[in-house]
Amino acid sequence: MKPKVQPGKRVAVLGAGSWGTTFAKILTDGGADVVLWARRPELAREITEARRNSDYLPGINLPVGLRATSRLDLALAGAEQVFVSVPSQSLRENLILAEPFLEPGAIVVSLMKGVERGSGLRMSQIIAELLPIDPDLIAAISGPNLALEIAKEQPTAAVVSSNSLETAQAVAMLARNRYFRSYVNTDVIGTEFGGVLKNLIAVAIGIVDGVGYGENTKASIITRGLVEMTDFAVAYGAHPETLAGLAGLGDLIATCQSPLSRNNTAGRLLGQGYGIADVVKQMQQTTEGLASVGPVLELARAKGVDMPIVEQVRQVLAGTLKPRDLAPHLTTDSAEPQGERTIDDEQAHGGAALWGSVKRTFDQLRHSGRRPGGN
Ligand SMILES: NC(=O)c1ccc[n+]([C@@H]2O[C@H](COP(=O)([O-])OP(=O)(O)OC[C@H]3O[C@@H](n4cnc5c(N)ncnc54)[C@H](O)[C@@H]3O)[C@@H](O)[C@H]2O)c1
Ligand SMILES: O=P(O)(O)OC[C@H](O)CO
Repeated sequence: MKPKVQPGKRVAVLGAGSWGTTFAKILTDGGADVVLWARRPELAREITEARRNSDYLPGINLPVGLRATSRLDLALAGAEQVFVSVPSQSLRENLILAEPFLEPGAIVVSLMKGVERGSGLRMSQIIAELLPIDPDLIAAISGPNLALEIAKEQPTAAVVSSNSLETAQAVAMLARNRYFRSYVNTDVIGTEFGGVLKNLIAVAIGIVDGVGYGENTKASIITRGLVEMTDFAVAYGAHPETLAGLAGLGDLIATCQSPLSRNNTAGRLLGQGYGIADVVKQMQQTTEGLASVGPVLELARAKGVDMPIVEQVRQVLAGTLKPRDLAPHLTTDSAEPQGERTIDDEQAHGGAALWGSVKRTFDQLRHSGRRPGGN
């Protein structure tokens, strides 16, 4: 007699682009019973019948057992966990459509790496605002996760974050298989901002790469970019260690190094002299960094955080800074020598956020009217 196969936990993935489809594969390969929601019925058919998503994951065979539908009610019926992977700027409208079909007690997980224009909200904040669910049932996943590499089953790690460790663990138990491992943390702010901010630094790296600058310039931007990311996230309550982890440094390395990254690619086109309108036209897929620059700089200003690299990305996008002038601020800013770190080891272990804000206030007073390190 054949052993009885236990049916996996029923989960839904909303959004059948490159990351939603890849994540549906991760979960299916981990044993879950997955239904993937695609907006277009023809894409849902291709995924279910041909086991392909040829537009987003060319050459990838999707696992047997993964089903797709263009009906949200069918995707969400019975789903204990719901993973959302639509472009950040469309999350609000999609949650409004999904809300009537959500199972009571379902965990909702953001796979996205953006902030909403206008509100500046992180994705988990929009989920909390729109859905009538216990905030402890909300999670976010981030890390060095270039979809196509994972779809090819190359070993990769990510971090699942939730205010509730129990929720993070429940999600991590499903989001794991022979090629994918999920760690957990409870620093949702740091985990989500890590994913948002590394996109902006990856655009900067793309720009200097397109200009033709070499490894020193890129390493300098990556390292100073990580300082900007950490200062920003800590000012909003993140733990600095999160930014040194998979969702910060890990993702920064992957995104800044890889030609698969859309943010990096968009930057490279800008660096090669294309205008923003042409770049947007050429990018077939979601490029979150281009939409996040404005809201991130507004959030930075609100906390008095200085982000010279992100500010220069904004200027290149606006056409007010030549791409080749992006990096020289590293050599020309501020006559006085600046400390390399904004938080030292002692401060990082206790009171880091407080120290960060004291230091920023002090810097603002010291430079009274002139933004420290600004142009
Ligand atoms: N691709 C990756 O490697 C990767 C990895 C980690 C995280 N992410 C994040 O995942 C999110 C989704 O990115 P992606 O790479 O899957 O993008 P994508 O461009 O590959 O796919 C986006 C999907 O959303 C659909 N879509 C577009 N507008 C929509 C709308 N208004 N409503 C519903 N669906 C809409 C598209 O048809 C497509 O199926 C982004 O926040 C991205 O930063 C991507
Ligand atoms: O292609 P990108 O630039 O959106 O990056 C994809 C993932 O976020 C990498 O972790």
